[in-house]
Amino acid sequence: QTGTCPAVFTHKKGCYSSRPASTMSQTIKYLGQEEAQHIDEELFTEYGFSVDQLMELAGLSCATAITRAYPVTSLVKATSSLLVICGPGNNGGDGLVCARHLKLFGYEPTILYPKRPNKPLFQGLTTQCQKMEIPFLTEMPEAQVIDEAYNLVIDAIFGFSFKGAVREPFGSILEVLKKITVPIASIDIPSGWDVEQGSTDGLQPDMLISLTAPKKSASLFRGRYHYLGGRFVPPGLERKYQLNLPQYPDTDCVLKL
Ligand SMILES: NC(=O)C1=CN([C@@H]2O[C@H](COP(=O)(O)OP(=O)(O)OC[C@H]3O[C@@H](n4cnc5c(N)ncnc54)[C@H](OP(=O)(O)O)[C@@H]3O)[C@@H](O)[C@H]2O)[C@@H](O)CC1
Ligand SMILES: [K+]
Repeated sequence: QTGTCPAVFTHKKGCYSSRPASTMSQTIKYLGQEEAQHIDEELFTEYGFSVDQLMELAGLSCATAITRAYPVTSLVKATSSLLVICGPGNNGGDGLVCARHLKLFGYEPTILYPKRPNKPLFQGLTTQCQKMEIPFLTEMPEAQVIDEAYNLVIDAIFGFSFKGAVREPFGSILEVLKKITVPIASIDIPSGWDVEQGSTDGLQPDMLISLTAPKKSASLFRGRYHYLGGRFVPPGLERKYQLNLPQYPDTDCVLKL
């Protein structure tokens, strides 16, 4: 079962309806956890994509959206420092890609990657970040240190496959993140939130970048910036799941919701 959200968009150009564009609107679908996983699986099995391809586009979308919301010139600290925290799955992979692009966009990211999967994809992404001269931390700093050292924290810990009670070391990391005052930008889901139900005492990120389509918990997001990224959905998949995606402007890979 899936839901819809209050966000309303003008229908895409070239629509079959004869109604004027101003009266044509539809709501973007907010996905349940299983539906998000099915879409992900179909992109690889039916539509011929590879994980690293979509991860590159997802991570690039995140870096682009972050650059829109927090331009280098708007940062308050002396350096354009960012802390990117990566989890053990593909959400963490998006974080590594995002960090690499942010470095190319003029930021100074630092990565915390405490649980690294033993797979060539993640090893390659880690090497790429190291070769981009992005430092890796060996442990999670205290909240006060983060507030002093970084302009923004990028949360790439858990995405749509998160389930159950948070296991270590991520429980302690999330506890620190709840105490910081610098803004948090969450990739796909605020980490620790139930994918559908959200969380009453969890992270309250300032930014959320929903990939492919927002997940149900995104309707509870109260931060300033909600972006959609991951402009790679083939029309057949969009139709099958009735995603009702808004039209991305021009060649942009992100859209502010
Ligand atoms: N199609 C798309 O839209 C695309 C999606 N993409 C991205 O992929 C993301 C989904 O990635 P995903 O499926 O790898 O899972 P993800 O959410 O990163 O986490 C799984 C890891 O977390 C762990 N874990 C779980 N629960 C836990 C707990 N309670 N406490 C502690 N650990 C827990 C779990 O560990 P395990 O169960 O193996 O011990 C596993 O290692 C998606 O959100 C988006 O960002 C793009 O890259 C490409 C296109
Ligand atoms: K996340």
